[in-house]
Amino acid sequence: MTIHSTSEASEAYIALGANLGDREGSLKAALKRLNQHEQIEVTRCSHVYETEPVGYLDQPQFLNMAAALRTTLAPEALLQEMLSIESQLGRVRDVRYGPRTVDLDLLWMENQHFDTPELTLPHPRMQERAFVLVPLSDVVPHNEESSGLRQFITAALQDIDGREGIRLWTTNVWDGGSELSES
Ligand SMILES: Nc1ncnc2c1ncn2[C@@H]1O[C@H](COP(=O)(O)OP(=O)(O)OP(=O)(O)O)[C@@H](O)[C@H]1O
Ligand SMILES: Nc1nc2c(c(=O)[nH]1)N=C(CO)CN2
Repeated sequence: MTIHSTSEASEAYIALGANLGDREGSLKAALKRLNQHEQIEVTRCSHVYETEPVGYLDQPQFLNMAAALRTTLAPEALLQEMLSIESQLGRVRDVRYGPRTVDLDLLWMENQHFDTPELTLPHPRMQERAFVLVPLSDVVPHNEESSGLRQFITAALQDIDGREGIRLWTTNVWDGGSELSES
């Protein structure tokens, strides 16, 4: 039996990326839809960065960002909601690592470890991706509860040696959900 909800809210971190169409509009729309779910609250957002494509190089530059959520959804149910929002916003899956209107990855969730094809947690490729680590570093606090994740990010950023191919695009894409348009 799959558990869809928990009585206590957990912290989760997600990565967002877009490199087709109105990239900033797609990121905003995804955040707005997540926040509209009654069991999800978007609590903090990173800056938005423009990044060189990694993996599959012959594609447009991405906008990437990260967000912190509080949710009473179980991890599988949160991922299902994220995949559903990707489809609603026009994501088509064809080329692996290829272009997409919006990509939502579940990076880390409080006290949760999974290792199935449908869900691996923490995300198995996050430590090798500056386009994930740099924005994630904006939203993970420097307090004791998050210290494991903070140390993980610091060590991973040292290993991959930096921020090459990553430029600040904008600092305020999210205003808490009140006035966001999906233009
Ligand atoms: N932590 C996770 N976050 C998002 N998807 C995951 C995760 N773990 C496993 N998956 C599975 O990965 C599948 C493919 O995801 P997706 O198409 O976004 O991959 P990708 O963005 O091309 O590559 P990558 O997974 O390296 O970012 C999803 O259908 C999902 O079930
Ligand atoms: N810069 C950048 N490159 C990528 C990205 C992404 O979000 N940003 N996503 C990919 C598939 O997960 C593959 N390559």
